[in-house]
Amino acid sequence: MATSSLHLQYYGVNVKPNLLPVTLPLRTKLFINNHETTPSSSLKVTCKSSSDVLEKHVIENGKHVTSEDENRKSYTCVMKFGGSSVASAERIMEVATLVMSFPQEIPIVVLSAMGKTTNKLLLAGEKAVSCGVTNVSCIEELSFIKDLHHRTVDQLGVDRSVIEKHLEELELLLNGIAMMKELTKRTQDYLVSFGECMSTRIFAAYLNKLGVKARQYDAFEIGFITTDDFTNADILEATYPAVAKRLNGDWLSDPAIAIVTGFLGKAQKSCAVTTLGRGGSDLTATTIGKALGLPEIQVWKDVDGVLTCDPNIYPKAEPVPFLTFDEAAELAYFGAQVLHPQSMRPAREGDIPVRVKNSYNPKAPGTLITKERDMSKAILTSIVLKRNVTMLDIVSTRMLGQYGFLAKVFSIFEDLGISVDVVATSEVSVSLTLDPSKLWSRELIQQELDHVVEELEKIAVVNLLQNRSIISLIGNVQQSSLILEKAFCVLRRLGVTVQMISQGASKVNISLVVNDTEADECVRALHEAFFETKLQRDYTNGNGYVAKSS
Ligand SMILES: Nc1ncnc2c1ncn2[C@@H]1O[C@H](COP(=O)(O)OP(=O)(O)O)[C@@H](O)[C@H]1O
Ligand SMILES: N[C@@H](CC(=O)OP(=O)(O)O)C(=O)O
Repeated sequence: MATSSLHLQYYGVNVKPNLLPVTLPLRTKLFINNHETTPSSSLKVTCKSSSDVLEKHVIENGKHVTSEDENRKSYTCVMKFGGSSVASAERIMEVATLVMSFPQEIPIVVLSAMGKTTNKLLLAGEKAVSCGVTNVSCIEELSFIKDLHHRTVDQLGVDRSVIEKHLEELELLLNGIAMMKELTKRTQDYLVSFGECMSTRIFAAYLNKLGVKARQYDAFEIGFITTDDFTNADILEATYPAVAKRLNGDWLSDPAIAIVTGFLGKAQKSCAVTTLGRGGSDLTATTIGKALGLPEIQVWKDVDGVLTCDPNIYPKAEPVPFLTFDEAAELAYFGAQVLHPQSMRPAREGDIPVRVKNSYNPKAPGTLITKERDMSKAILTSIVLKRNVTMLDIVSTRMLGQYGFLAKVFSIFEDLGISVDVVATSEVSVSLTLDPSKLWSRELIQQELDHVVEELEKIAVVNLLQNRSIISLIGNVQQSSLILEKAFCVLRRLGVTVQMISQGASKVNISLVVNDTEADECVRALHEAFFETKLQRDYTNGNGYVAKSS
């Protein structure tokens, strides 16, 4: 069959033919065999898409009547954009251009709430509890959210009606909270869901306005089924087939870019809206990737990928080009804000590569996260800091050789529902850290800590140490002697005493516990030593590895 090449340009951006809208908007340029053609003409074109799929397009009187792939396939990737990527009308325009600039991709777009909307919603909820019903409309955060969303739709030229109902309902909800003088976790989840519900509606409306067919979805309506653990719900297995059925089914009957709310789900038992924990849109993206068996998951951030450390602690942090799922999961779990701690699980299970990219700098290669990578030259990948950690030293009061001690200690944590991060043990003693900041809703308050100590004191002498930090060295644990030698050399120079050390079973992480007050300086010095100098073996003086300036 003779094929032609066909592509479109909106505002200079190439657009994939099978996303041709029904009505070709103004300023559209249509190219057939690289010759510009007037969109008003009537024509039939068979062309090959960049993924070699044959497509037929019929255009009559400037209207795109049909577009068919001879072997039409569905979505090709997930593109998740975080709050920083969609913080304003200007950013939304850039993201729309970005989405359209990959002609070979048919994306499912997952969006977070605009900018800091989630934080503002939470604050508004807290204020509503105590401000009284008559003062709800004066809550500063509510006005901020209204202004931001109104300004954004106005600047994008999208009708205000796309968000008006949500803004009205949001105010009603805050009134309800003010009346009840109570903000439960369940209500809190419903409250923050307004952020993602509005950003996705705005984005879909804007793409449609540009002439790129897009359909908005609320995750809680399309099969994201979770536990009833409000504020930190887990995605249940039933989600995968349900989401695949809905998105694939809709695509087949009416192809459109899908715009899905990140972060949200529907509780299995109560059917109420849930959230997946702060930063949960990453998990939404990887869940969709696994559900549809897509070739790639893209997570677009405001940094050039996963970096060698938190750039807020040390601005000289550099992008890490490759990571394994294990490394990324460990990094996220131990506090690197860049990825949601659970987000690697679906990607690993589906063996789907995750690419972390910068929406402010799309040309930067970013970080590619896969099952395996060449570790032969890898030493240290990234340094992660988790602050405000509580450490417990627990020494058995029984004699040496007492069995069941560890089991008893851990059963106490299990009974109290407290998770333990880092552990170092001997036969009669155990040191461990508890994470008060892991769950945004469940702070380990002093009363709860006292209760833990009280229980443990029935079998052990307990020393509670607060204001500690975990520094996690993520890397090639085959090189652990080298990593430790170098790390301790740096820490000794700084005069820092390491209070606990643990090498995780995942074999990609060595964790060191230090005082909070010393932590930032340690990270900076470790970064300098590992990433800004060259490691060289110095056999001559028997010193082992030494750092030499590169
Ligand atoms: N190791 C790290 N690599 C990259 N970014 C990090 C790291 N540690 C902390 N961050 C912070 O994470 C931020 C990106 O995560 P997040 O704010 O959740 O993005 P988004 O809202 O775009 O999803 C960065 O701006 C950076 O400040
Ligand atoms: N908006 C939610 C979910 C999320 O994933 O956001 P971000 O992608 O901006 O981290 C939050 O702030 O937690």
